[in-house]
Amino acid sequence: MAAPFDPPTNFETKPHVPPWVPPPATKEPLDWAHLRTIELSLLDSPDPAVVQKLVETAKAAIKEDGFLYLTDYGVSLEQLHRQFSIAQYLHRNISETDKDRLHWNPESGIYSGYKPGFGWRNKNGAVDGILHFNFYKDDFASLDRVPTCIHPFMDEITSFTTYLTESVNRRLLALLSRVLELPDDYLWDNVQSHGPPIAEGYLRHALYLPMLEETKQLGKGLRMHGHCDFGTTTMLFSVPISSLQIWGTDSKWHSVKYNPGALVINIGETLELVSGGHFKATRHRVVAPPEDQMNDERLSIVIFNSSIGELRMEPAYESPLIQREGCIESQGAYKEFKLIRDQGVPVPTNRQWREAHIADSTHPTEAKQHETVVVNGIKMNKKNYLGVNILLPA
Ligand SMILES: O=C(O)CCC(=O)C(=O)O
Ligand SMILES: [Fe+2]
Repeated sequence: MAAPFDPPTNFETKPHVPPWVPPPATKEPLDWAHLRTIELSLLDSPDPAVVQKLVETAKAAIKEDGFLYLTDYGVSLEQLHRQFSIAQYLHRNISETDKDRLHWNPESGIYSGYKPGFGWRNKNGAVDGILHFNFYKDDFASLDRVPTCIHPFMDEITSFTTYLTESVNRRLLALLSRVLELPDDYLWDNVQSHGPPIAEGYLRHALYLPMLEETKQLGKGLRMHGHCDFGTTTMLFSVPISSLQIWGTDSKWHSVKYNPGALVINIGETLELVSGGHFKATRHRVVAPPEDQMNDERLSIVIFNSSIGELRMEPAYESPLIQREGCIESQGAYKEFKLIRDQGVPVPTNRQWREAHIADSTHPTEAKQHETVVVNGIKMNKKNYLGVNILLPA
């Protein structure tokens, strides 16, 4: 049985952190995505039939949706809300000096540090109202690299992140390894980068401020372009503000419903590649919330789990599933990487791949946008990183 999260509780020795109060969920009838739910504790069930059913649900979810809800993973709602309170505290209390001192530089291929609400470049662009603090392993290693106001809480942030990566993600990867009919630690040992608390990935405390009219006009209501994440798994803690949308097999955007306490898991491109296209890195985007949430702040905590940077991803040919059914070449990064491989050209390493994405990220408010093409009546952004083509719904 996996141990539950057991964070430091020395609150009385620390500054008071006002509790985060989740804003009400929307009452509007949005076009919801119907995501499957994986109750992670069931992986420890002594009944093999229960575990088998869990593997089958996971298989359907990652083949068809690329997204799933993860529940009962070992963190209580109260513990989770404490982390949201700390993230809110960070954004309310970070000093102007720290914003300058810790200013991010995405052109370096790493998001580490403070993102002010002005676009996705080092130099400020138009107002987008999206604030981040991104914690990479070096930021966890040195107090100098995080805002002074959260120094007293780094023990809690670190233990939370470590639990999510070393316990929750490891168990999730065990489940996904089973879908590939491989040993439990296959993806953990061979693909996932290691080292607590965050390995080669990062933790994000994000605050989306209500959108200004000017931002809405410039970005046509989009807050983040349609994209796939490049890592292994992304762990988005479900939030009440309904801005996240995923691209369905019906070629339409569907909103992800608030599921208090659940993790919204999304499969990154590395897992699409290693699974020979059996797992789907699903396109998703962030849009203006519905009318009844237009004036609310959207606080979000995300853990981006990352693959081993030096690896050039190949399908796991030893997987009985891949041996039996072959690879699935219909779409996405898997298909594009295969085209490169077939020409005898080495595919990018995981580090090259992720750094190229980050260095080139743009916000919908920016004047410089990617080339767009229309495919089957659908407008797509077209990019090319390191010789690999990418086509994503805009
Ligand atoms: O804020 C969200 O819900 C999603 C963010 C996201 O997709 C990303 O940063 O990759
Ligand atoms: Fe994403």
